[in-house]
Amino acid sequence: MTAPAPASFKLGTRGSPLALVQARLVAAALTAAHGWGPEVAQIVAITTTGDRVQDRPLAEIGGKALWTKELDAALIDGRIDCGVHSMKDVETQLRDGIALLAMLPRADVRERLIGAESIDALPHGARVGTSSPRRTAQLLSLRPDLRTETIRGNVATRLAKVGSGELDATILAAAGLDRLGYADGATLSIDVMLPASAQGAIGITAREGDWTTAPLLAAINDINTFSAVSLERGFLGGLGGSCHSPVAALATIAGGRVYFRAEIMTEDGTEIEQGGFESTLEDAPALVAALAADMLADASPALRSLFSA
Ligand SMILES: NCc1[nH]cc(CCC(=O)O)c1CC(=O)O
Repeated sequence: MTAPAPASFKLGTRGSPLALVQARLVAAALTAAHGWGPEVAQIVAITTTGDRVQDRPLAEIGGKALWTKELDAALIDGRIDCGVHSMKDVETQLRDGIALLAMLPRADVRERLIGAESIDALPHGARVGTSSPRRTAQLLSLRPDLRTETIRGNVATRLAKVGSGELDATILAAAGLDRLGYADGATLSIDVMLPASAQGAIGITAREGDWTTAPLLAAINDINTFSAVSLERGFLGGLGGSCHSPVAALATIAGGRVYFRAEIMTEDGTEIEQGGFESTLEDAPALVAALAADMLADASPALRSLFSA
């Protein structure tokens, strides 16, 4: 509050409806925290590779930083002051020169099923659209009769395919549906479907060493979200897998303790390795690394091979 308000503060984001809503949440948080006028926080929409290439599954496009590369470049060039991201889509290893500085309080971490009241209630052989290897594996482990189909596109496009009957059901993150104002669907307990690491968290990046921006972002950081998501990302890093590998991980922090659960699985759902622990915050990073190593050691060679770079 003591620093004078900048004339403008540019928030870079993808241009999808969900990304824009999330960027507005960050803009509102910054504006409130620093007492800025309504003209200061400005949203700059930037198209990423992941947005441009809609006709192929993500895993096939390959390459790194599908959702972040263009935003990182805009940061480095000084076209934007910070980048707003769904943490779920941010690589474990950030590009040089980019720092992750803050996260908003996490939303609902759970998955939501659209098209049926529960996974058990889906008709035999139902067609379920998802482009996530994790969701595919988890669904098939519960219901091997289901037919999973790859779908791409934004949340509205995916919902429309269920609405039109092209698909019987789909699974999306409750966080995204809630932020976009979609009330339909059955929220799945984390015991039925453990979410992706970092699901429901919005993160904010900036140029490393930008000491003007860092304190502005620190003021809106939710420390428990940052710690939990960092642990989940640490688990991914410990596995050595890409964000396209079938992994679920969730850290919950309550009363100064960490409750951590994770799964790694083959995409056909025939093998799911589960693990977890409860610890102090201080012990958690080392336990996360040990858990990743233990789960890989217990996995079959086929499952383990999904995580060797
Ligand atoms: N992979 C796309 C993506 N990235 C973040 C979200 C939802 C919002 C969130 O998890 O914070 C979604 C859509 C979905 O999985 O339903």
